[in-house]
Amino acid sequence: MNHFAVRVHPGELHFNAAHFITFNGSCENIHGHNFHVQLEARGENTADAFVIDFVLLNKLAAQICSELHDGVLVPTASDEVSLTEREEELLEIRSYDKRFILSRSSCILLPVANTTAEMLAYHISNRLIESLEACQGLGNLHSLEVAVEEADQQWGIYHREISHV
Ligand SMILES: Nc1nc2c(c(=O)[nH]1)N=C([C@H](O)[C@H](O)COP(=O)(O)OP(=O)(O)OP(=O)(O)O)CN2
Repeated sequence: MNHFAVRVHPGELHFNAAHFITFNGSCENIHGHNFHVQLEARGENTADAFVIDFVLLNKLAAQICSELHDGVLVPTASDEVSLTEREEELLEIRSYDKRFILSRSSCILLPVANTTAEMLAYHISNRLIESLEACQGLGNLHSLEVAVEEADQQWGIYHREISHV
């Protein structure tokens, strides 16, 4: 199928956050990254001869990045991570040999199974689809790809086909 695309990767599409991931039957220590985000939207051109307004796409994505900025990214859909609310607004996080007790306000709870770069891309994609739907910006799009760079040139990517039924 022939289609047009836009790709955006401006400086403001980033967030600084801490996380830990589970893999190979263990849990990492909490550590931080400066995450960067790149987006690609494919679809038909609108009457304005663009797939989607760069300015709108950047604005919506920057808002989502701000939701992920300056906190500890905590997965709420993991079988390997248990979360318990404690007194004084504390959250206890247990996974394998690790136990972290953090102030609840420092935690950014995400409905994902692991906070890998891939799953952060998936989460951002879901949030962006919601935002685009809310401003009728989805109608002509065929697909959306979100890429999250965790460390230098290490990207996790989620590609979503958009169905219009
Ligand atoms: N496919 C993926 N692989 C890995 C991911 C991921 O999200 N997707 N994440 C990690 C870890 O979170 C790790 O922290 C990656 O960061 P990096 O700095 O590259 O890790 P290192 O320990 O190698 O580097 P240091 O400089 O020693 O911290 C692993 N894999």
